[in-house]
Amino acid sequence: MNEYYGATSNQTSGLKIGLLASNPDLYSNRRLMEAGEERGHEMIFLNIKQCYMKLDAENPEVHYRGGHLLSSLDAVIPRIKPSVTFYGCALTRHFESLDTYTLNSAEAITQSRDKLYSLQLLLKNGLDIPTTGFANSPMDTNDLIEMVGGAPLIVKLLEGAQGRGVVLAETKKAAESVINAFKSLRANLLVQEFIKEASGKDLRCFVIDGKVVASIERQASPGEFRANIHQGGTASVVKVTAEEKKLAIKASKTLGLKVAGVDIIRSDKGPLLLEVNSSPGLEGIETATGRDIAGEMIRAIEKKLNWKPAMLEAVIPSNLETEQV
Ligand SMILES: Nc1ncnc2c1ncn2[C@@H]1O[C@H](COP(=O)(O)OP(=O)(O)OP(=O)(O)O)[C@@H](O)[C@H]1O
Ligand SMILES: [Mg+2]
Ligand SMILES: [Mg+2]
Repeated sequence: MNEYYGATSNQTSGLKIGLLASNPDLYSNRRLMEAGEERGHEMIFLNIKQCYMKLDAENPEVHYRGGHLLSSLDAVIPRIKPSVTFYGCALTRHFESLDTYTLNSAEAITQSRDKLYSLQLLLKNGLDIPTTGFANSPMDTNDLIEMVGGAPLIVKLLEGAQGRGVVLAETKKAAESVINAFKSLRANLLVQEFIKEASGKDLRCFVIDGKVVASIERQASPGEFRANIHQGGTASVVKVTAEEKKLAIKASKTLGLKVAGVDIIRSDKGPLLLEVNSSPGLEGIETATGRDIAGEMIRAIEKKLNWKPAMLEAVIPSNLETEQV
């Protein structure tokens, strides 16, 4: 794997791009390394846990395992898994202080990881979500249930991921038990109206730089309501409506994310936002659509840094000429 082993000079005319992540063998990370290299960039895999930083007003630094100074990176792609949000965001912020461009800022990732805060921000900006309740005290469970229209309802752990912390309570009794059980474990949870008419389906819109580059519909496996691929959901290509596209783009903008996986559920009231992911997986969406999403992410960096491939420029016009003959 092309992990960082020491300071190298910038031998190519490509950019020097760090992939700040945890597992180099993950499909998404392999694809990003590959896509960057294909386009002539020097790709460096940076394991979040192996990076450390020097906080210094004049001379901030990021070092890598073994004492290597990470200097002159043009850009960093943060792919931060939920369990390392705190440290991963601190590192991303540090790269920003070194003037390294980060595809998704630390601030945007931090706020999108706070489910309650991001739902509040989305609502404030006029985006629709399923009716949701949140409380700290276990005293008013009944009213919380009433607030979202009674059972059946959804209970979500604020810290959950890949569908693991999402539960469907079919009856009021079940809802009370689940809410009180989670609360006795001191877990933060949301209570949400269950969108039954979605029939186990949801949409994942992949947004890069203010555009929906690909969308899939995910269908939960039989007997399951969660459409997450990790929960056995299957993905297929879908044509999303202009309204859904607008919703996805506005949600990414609201949270300040350059790259986002926006989950939308189709309800009788129209499309509703479920959540916005700052490190959306590439496997399901690339496989279903055949699109080169990793390449699109690299292109977003090139565009931001005003980088143009000198080689390609020379080749494309002559290709066009031969085609015209
Ligand atoms: N209110 C709801 N009504 C019906 N189905 C829902 C509702 N909320 C979630 N689901 C289903 O459960 C799945 C998981 O929910 P959600 O996306 O909120 O959690 P998650 O993927 O675990 O999120 P995170 O990654 O932030 O933990 C959704 O993709 C959707 O299929
Ligand atoms: Mg989700
Ligand atoms: Mg998620």
